[in-house]
Amino acid sequence: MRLHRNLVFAVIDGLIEIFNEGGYADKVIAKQLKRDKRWGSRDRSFIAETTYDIVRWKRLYAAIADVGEPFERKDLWRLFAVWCTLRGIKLPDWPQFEETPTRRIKGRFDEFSNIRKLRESIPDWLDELGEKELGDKWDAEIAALNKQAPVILRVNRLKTNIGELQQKLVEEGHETENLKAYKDALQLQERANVFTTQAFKDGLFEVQDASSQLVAPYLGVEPGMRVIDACAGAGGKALHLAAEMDNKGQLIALDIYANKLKELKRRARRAGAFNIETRAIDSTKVIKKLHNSADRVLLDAPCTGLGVLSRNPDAKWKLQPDFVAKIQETQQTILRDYSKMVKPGGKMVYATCSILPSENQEQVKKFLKSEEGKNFSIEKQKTVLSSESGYDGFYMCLMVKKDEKK
Ligand SMILES: C[S@@+](CC[C@H](N)C(=O)[O-])C[C@H]1O[C@@H](n2cnc3c(N)ncnc32)[C@H](O)[C@@H]1O
Repeated sequence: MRLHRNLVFAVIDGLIEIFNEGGYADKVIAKQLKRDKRWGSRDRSFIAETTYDIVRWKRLYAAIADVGEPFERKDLWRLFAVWCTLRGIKLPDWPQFEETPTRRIKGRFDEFSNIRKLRESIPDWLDELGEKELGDKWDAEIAALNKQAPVILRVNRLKTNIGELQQKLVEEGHETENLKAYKDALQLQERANVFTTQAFKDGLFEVQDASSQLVAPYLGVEPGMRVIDACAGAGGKALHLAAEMDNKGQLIALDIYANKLKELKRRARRAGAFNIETRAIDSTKVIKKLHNSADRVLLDAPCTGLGVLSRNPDAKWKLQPDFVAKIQETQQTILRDYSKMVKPGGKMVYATCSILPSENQEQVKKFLKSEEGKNFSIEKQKTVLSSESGYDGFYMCLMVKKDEKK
C-alpha cells in the first residue's frame, strides 16, 4: 500500500479532534472527508477506516509508542507509525517517520499481548467491569467487539423484497449475501458507502445491524394494532415495526429529543412508512395520556452501548464509570413509567444494545419485583453476544401484562 500524504494528514487532524478536543469519531470523520472533493471511494475509506482503527487501538498503540495523553501532533504520527508497522505497511521516507523503531514496535506488541486491557485496548475500569459481569465470557466478547463491524442492510418490505433488492444493488455494483437466520438482512460483500445508491435514496433498505434487526420482530406486532415505540430516536426500529405492521394500525414514536423524531419522520417518508406518528415527551402528560392503551410497547432503552463497540469504538474512551450507574437508573425509571402504557393482556419488549447483565436481565428482574412490574411476566428473553453471533451485542425481553378479566 502506498501512503498519500494528504490522506494521512486528514487522519492525524481527525485524531487530534477526537482525542484532544472530545470530538465524536463519526462526526469528525464526516468532516475530514469533506476536505477534498477529488478524493475517491478508496481514499475516503482509507481515512475512515484508519481513523477508526487508531481510535479502537488507542491504548495499545500509545503503550507501544510510549506516548501519553494529551497527545502532541508528533505523538499521533507515532501512533500512525505503529498502525502501519503492525499491518506490514512500509513507512515512506517522510520526516515524520525518521528513526521509527520498527523492530521495537513488534517486540512491544508481543510483550503487551499478554495483558488483556492492553491487548484489547480498553480502560482499566471497563476491563474490571466486563470480567465482573461476564466472567470467562469477557475475553472472547471484548475481542469480538474490537473487530470491524460488517455492513448489514435491512430490506424494506414496504417497498421491495430481498431478491429484488439484491438485483438492484448488483446493478449499482454491490454484491450482497443473504443472511438466512435474519429474515430481512443482507450483508455487503465489500464495504462501501451505500448511502449514495439509488436503491437507498428510493427507500428500499436501511443500514441496520443483524442483531438490531431481531428486536422489532420480537415484539410480535400485527397489522391494525396500536404500537408504541417509547425510545424511538431516529427510528431504526420504528421503521422496521412499520414494515412488520404492513403500514396498518397506529405506531406512536416517542422520544425526549424532538430533533431525533424529526429525523425519524424524514426517514419514514423515504421508507414509505405512513402509519407512524411522532410525539416528543416534553411532560409526563404525554405518557399518562397513553396509559393502558397499547397492544405492544417497545422500550429500546438508552444504554452504555457496550454491545456496539465494533461500530462505535470511541465509546471505549468517552464512556465513564459514573454514566453506567446513571443510565441504569434511567432504564429502571423507563421500565416503571412506560410499562403503564401497555394495556391489560398487551406485551412489551425491553431491549438494549449492551452486553452487561446489570443493564439487561438484572434490570428486568428488578422491575418484575416492583409495584408496576408485578403485573408483568416474562414470555421469552434473548441475550446476543457478539462473540457468539458475529454481530452486535444485544438483549431483548418480551413481557406480558396480566389481564385481570381473564
Ligand atoms: C437505544 S436509543 C434508541 C434507538 C432507536 N430505537 C433506533 O432503533 O434507532 C435510546 C433512545 O432513548 C432516548 N431516551 C433517553 N432517555 C429517554 C427517556 N427518559 N424517555 C424516552 N426516550 C429516552 C434517546 O434519546 C435515544 O434516542
